[in-house]
Amino acid sequence: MLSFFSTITSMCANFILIVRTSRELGHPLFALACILKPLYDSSYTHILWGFDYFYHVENKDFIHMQAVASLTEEDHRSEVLAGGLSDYIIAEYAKSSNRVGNLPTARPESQYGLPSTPFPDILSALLGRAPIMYLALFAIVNPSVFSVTTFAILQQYSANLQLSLKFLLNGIRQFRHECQQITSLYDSLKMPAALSDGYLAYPPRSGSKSEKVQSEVSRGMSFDVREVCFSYPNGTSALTNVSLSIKSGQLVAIVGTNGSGKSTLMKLLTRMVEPTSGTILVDGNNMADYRLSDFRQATASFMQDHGIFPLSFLENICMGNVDAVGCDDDEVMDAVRKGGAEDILTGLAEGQDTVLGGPNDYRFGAFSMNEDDDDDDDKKPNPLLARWEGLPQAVLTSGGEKQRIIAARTFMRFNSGKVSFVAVDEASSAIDAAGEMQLFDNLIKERKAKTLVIVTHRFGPVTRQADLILCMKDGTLCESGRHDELLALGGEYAKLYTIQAGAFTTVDVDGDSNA
Ligand SMILES: Nc1ncnc2c1ncn2[C@@H]1O[C@H](COP(=O)(O)OP(=O)(O)OP(=O)(O)O)[C@@H](O)[C@H]1O
Repeated sequence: MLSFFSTITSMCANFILIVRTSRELGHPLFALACILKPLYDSSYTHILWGFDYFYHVENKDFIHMQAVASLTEEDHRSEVLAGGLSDYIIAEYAKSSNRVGNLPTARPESQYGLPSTPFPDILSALLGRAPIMYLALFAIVNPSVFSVTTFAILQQYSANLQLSLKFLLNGIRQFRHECQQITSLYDSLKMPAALSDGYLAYPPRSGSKSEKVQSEVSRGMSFDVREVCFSYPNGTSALTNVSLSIKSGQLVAIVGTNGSGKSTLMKLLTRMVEPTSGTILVDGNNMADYRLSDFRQATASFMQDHGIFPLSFLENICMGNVDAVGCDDDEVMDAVRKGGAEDILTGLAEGQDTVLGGPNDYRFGAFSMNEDDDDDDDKKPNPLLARWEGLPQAVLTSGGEKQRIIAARTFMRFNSGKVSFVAVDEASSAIDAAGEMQLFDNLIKERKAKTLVIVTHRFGPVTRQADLILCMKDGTLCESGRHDELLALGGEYAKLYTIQAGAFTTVDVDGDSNA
């Protein structure tokens, strides 16, 4: 900032001196000659402005590099953290970047501004000499007016002015860039503080626990939630004094009305956030004492905010278990089948190598749809439009297809053999009823040696089979137990169940109701 302002001061001083001297000499145009070069240099890099144009990127390594980089953005943050994918992302970025090599990767607009012939550079150099040429010319014509000293002083001033004007124009660009960076830095400061890492290995090494505890752990993760409260950074209190216990290998359903705290409870169980107060024990130890990377490896989460990565279908599935990338096709196909994504794969033009969501992200068009015809008022379509529309189309997925692919990714994660806790939060809401039932069936079948916790709004096979139902209301755990027990209790669960069951009750012409 200081150098920015000192450049402005020095530029103004030089400019005033040059204007005054050139007016005294009767040559005001000299001042103009001094600023020609910086003005020309700063303008020719933007010559694309005002033209109709579009660009698209075809280099697969570049697209992959950008796609991998985009996984660090907010949209994918929770899944990348939950899946412990950071190391894989860094390694993949380095690989793609090496393959891209020295190819220029700046935005096409700025690359277009780079001169393809030496003439702009020659013109720039000539304009740089304009002040001295101007002086030389008039010194020859009027030798009495120009002393050698005047000549040397003016040459020095003009060089200084050109230099400071160039710094100033670059500085303005840099200043705008830094302002943007500062804004994003402040945005990132609003993010919740990072979780502290623990020191205990998960699962605990054999010999470190009693035999009974060891055998419990091998059946799945257990949780003991003790008087946990949680408030979001904006002050919203989402959970108040929640205490519950989930045993190893249990199938648990979390139910409740919107905003009752189900997802927040799931975020706590998957350690995406820390309790504001209270403790959560996992297999008898404070959850925060486990090494985060171990805990993440032992957890498979399938959440409503998870999305499709802008990568190939295959990589989208393999992100569930990055160690399997490029390994066993059968494993991938098995996960695809269990997630119900086979039909999606069959429909993809390039099979499992089809990039999902791309390549639309790597193209940009700046042209009007119509061209003005000067002869009459008719407008004809811009010829660029047909070429733009002829580019390969992005492979988009519907909400249900997206969830099936993410489900397949979750099943792929099971293949790591390290998962002992599966967290599913309303992640199948867009899948049709038969598909959802099949998916839950597959999850329940695959839950051997895993604790499976499912947040659901639909009362059905999951709630009937659940070993434990946690019914949430207004941020508290209002009831817990099995389906029959809770129905018999006649409280919140029974009320929600009856409302949903009522939707499937028909009233016949005699007024009898039949489920
Ligand atoms: N990121 C957030 N920032 C602030 N408040 C939040 C945030 N997420 C949730 N809340 C608030 O916390 C409370 C509990 O939300 P939560 O998402 O846990 O409920 P839920 O039972 O999962 O709801 P739904 O059934 O609609 O998914 C709500 O009042 C909600 O508005």
